[in-house]
Amino acid sequence: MDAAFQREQQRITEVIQTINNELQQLVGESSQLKNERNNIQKYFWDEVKVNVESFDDYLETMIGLRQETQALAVNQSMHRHANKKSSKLRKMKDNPYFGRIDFREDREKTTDEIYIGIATLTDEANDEILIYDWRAPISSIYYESEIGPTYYRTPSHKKITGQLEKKIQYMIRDGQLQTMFDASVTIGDEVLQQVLGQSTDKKMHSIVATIQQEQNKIIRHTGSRLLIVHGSAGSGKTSAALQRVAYLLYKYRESMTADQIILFSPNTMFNSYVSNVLPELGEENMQQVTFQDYLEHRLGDEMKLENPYDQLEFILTAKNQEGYGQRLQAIKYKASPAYFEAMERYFVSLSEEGMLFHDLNFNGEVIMTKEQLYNQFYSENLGMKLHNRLDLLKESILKLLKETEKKAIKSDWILDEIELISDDRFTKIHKIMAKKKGYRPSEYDEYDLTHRDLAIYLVKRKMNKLRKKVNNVDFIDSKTIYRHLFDWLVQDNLTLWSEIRIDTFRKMDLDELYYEDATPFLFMQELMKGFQTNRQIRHLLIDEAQDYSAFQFEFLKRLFPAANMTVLGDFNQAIFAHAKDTNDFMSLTSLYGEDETAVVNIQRSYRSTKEIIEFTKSIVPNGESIVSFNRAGSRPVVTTHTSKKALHDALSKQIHDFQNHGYQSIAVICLSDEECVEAYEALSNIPNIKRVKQSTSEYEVGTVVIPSYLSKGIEFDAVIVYNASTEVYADDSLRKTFYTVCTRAMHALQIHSVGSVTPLLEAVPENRYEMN
Ligand SMILES: Nc1ncnc2c1ncn2[C@@H]1O[C@H](COP(=O)(O)OP(=O)(O)OP(=O)(O)O)[C@@H](O)[C@H]1O
Repeated sequence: MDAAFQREQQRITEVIQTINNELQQLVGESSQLKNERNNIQKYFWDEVKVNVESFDDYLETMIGLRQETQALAVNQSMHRHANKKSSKLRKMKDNPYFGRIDFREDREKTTDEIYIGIATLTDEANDEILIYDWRAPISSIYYESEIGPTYYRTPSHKKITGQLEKKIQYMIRDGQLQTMFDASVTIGDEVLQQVLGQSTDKKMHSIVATIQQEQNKIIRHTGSRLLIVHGSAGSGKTSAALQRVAYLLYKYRESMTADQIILFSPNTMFNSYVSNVLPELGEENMQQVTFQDYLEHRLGDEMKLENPYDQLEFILTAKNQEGYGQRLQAIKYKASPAYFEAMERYFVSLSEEGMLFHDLNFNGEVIMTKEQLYNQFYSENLGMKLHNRLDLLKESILKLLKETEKKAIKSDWILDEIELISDDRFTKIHKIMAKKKGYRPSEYDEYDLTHRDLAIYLVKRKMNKLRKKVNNVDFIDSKTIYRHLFDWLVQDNLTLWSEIRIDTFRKMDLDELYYEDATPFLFMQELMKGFQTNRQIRHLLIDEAQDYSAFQFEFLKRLFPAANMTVLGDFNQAIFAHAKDTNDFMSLTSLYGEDETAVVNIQRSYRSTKEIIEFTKSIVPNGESIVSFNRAGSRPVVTTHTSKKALHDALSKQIHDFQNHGYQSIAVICLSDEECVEAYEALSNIPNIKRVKQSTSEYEVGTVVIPSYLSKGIEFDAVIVYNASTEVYADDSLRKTFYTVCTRAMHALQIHSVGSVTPLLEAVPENRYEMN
């Protein structure tokens, strides 16, 4: 062991000692805070004398109350802070840091040794920073700079220049230094080799120790409202997005919390797959949702919404069904900017005519007909914006409801209802009304429920539903207005328009909506009523963004007007029918304008071995620009079989071999769920094999059978493509799907086919795979 190594080990031991001391101190502080809290709670009512006889007494009571609740809030906040700190320290105890830079500031004589870990650690006694947080401004040098002159910027943007003299990377396990490398040029090729070469355990991990320069740009970007990241499969887009969340939480720690950040992810299983990364860094997870969750939340009560994966399953399996071509056209058109613009024009036309309403019914009688609503809407306030006009109409309806209520209170039918009221109900109403009038429970008996009170109560209750409907502007007939859009839109260039129209109506007749209609429908509703907004959210991250339509982006922008957006995607993995023909995010620039948009392209791919990347990159037309990380493995193997039986026998053996090899996550990837059913049944003899379905919410390590579209975003030690035959992967429409499934493999890729292999392989040079 050389002297430098020994010196480093000595330092690690000392740092761990400091961490242990701090942890001990925090345990003490925590228990003191707990005692304090218990005391506050115990003596709360002793400290606060409730007396409201005079105004002064009332004021004193309120002040006392406020002081005690404030003391409780301060205590809780200190407790939370102490807990967060000890959780970080516990994470650092065995592996306190991973890197060091030796930086000499210009005009300084001494060089500072800056050690970098997941959080800052200070030696209070000597006023020395023992570890810098990886997100601290000076730590950017570790990720960005090569040996020589360099700089970093302070939070106030001051440029600090100096010399980077050394960059070192450490691997520490259980407090013992395993190895240290000179990382002068790139961070840890050796460490990366080790990390990437490992068999995957359950979930995705943080990559802070080995963030690459181009990824660092994404993580620390703050210059524009919209950041677009286009990167090849396995280039670390999701990883960078999650470290970016951690970075934002650090940089804006005074003003931003994890619940002000939302990650839009492709499915619920993906949420579980990435859920460990932020906690590993000692941060709370951001909110995670799917776009479908949001649509369900907004429209689920009104209609049954098709799931995006059901749409995909149809596209993948129903090629021979009648109406297939027309559905495909509809999906593409309904997600296009052309449809978006058409809808905006249609919306403008509604100012003149075309708004439709529901009759307003109360107690079985129409109190205002749809025609009356129409006439009123198109005769008043014509110069105003449509949703302001709707607001005014709403106000006038609410007035009408009040008058209707007044009349109803005196009507004969309410007298009849009062006559029929049961004793139980009467008692209940008596209590409610007494409470409303300010009586205490002990005084309920004193309250005399009059006939009039009863009538008011019953009428108001009856009116509630209608009032709610009016307040939500649900008196407009959105469904018919959406249908009329199809009549209004005479599509010259869509050959199957009339069939598309009929099919959409047929679905809507069942109170259902195709996935491709859900966002446009909601968008139109929002245009009319005014957009619901959420100003709490400060940052939005959209992963697998190639699958989002122009509508969805526009929608998210309007829904979260105070948020910045990070959009990450790869058009080579655009597997949804509407997104297949698009190759870039250019149309997104118009969202916030060019000045507010930054674009980063990343081409280096880390997930797979060099051999797998060389193979997969030739599947897609522009793939040659993808750069593989230099990690060696075996070439992918393509095997053809003469029958399904032979395929299944071979797969059983293959899975067995992979398991013996020590691979922990093995995926048999089928094109569709329909194919999964077949594969799962045939492979059911394999112990613990699982079928991943749309409803699967937990990512579990092991051997799985999974449809292509659910494998997106995740990775496996070994991938077996179930049946890449000419029949299944028949043509170019599945090129991106084929690329996506093959790029899920980290260490081994086996492609099988029954009969001749897919023509998509013709693009791959023969020396990039083995053929059996
Ligand atoms: N700098 C890095 N250090 C260590 N591992 C990395 C690094 N960058 C990426 N990886 C690893 O590479 C794999 C792929 O990363 P990730 O899933 O983030 O890529 P992606 O671009 O989102 O992929 P895809 O588009 O195919 O879903 C992960 O296992 C991740 O941990």
